[in-house]
Amino acid sequence: MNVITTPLEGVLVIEPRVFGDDRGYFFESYNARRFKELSGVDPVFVQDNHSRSAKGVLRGLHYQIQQAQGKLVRVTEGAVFDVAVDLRKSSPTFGQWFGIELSAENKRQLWIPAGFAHGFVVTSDVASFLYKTTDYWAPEFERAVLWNDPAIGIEWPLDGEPQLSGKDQVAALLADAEVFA
Ligand SMILES: Cc1cn([C@H]2C[C@H](O)[C@@H](COP(=O)(O)OP(=O)(O)O[C@H]3O[C@H](C)C(=O)[C@H](O)[C@H]3O)O2)c(=O)[nH]c1=O
Repeated sequence: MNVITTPLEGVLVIEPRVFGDDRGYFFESYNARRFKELSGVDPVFVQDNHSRSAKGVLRGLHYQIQQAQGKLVRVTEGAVFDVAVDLRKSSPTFGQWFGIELSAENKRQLWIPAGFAHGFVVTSDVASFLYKTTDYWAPEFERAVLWNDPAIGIEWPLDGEPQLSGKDQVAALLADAEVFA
């Protein structure tokens, strides 16, 4: 397992060790001891989520302003472009984004601590997106920042307009969003 830092302090790329043989492959998709050893982070996950979407679906940019969730995300079918945005006002990278392709093929994962907005766009015909969270879903605390806010300037790999949920179509601009200390 490799843990790779990103320009956003705290956001980490995880590359699991994959054991292939003539039957197929095996890899540990999560190991708390190894994760802590290599990342210094010791999250307690309380929820596993799974969403499946077609090409061009964009889910995000979401976060919970209270009961903020750390997320360990991965793709088991297809591919997505996954993005974290720093919403920590005191951070030198406040408002900056980091994006990476996560796919069933590259088996990469992204660790997104509390304090970040998160979203992804599906780049394959279909994608299954699985993730663990460090706090429970709390709809009353859910917030969203607009996927194409020019103040953030995410370079989404899109063929045309994305498919958004109603709430994502009317998400807040960063300048108007509730953010973290
Ligand atoms: C997030 C969540 C949703 N739901 C229910 C609520 C709705 O009836 C349905 C779809 O919810 P939503 O449209 O908010 O799903 P996404 O747009 O995929 O939301 C997620 O998108 C981005 C990528 C994130 O990082 C968050 O985990 C999360 O906000 O599932 C639940 O029952 N539990 C949950 O934890």
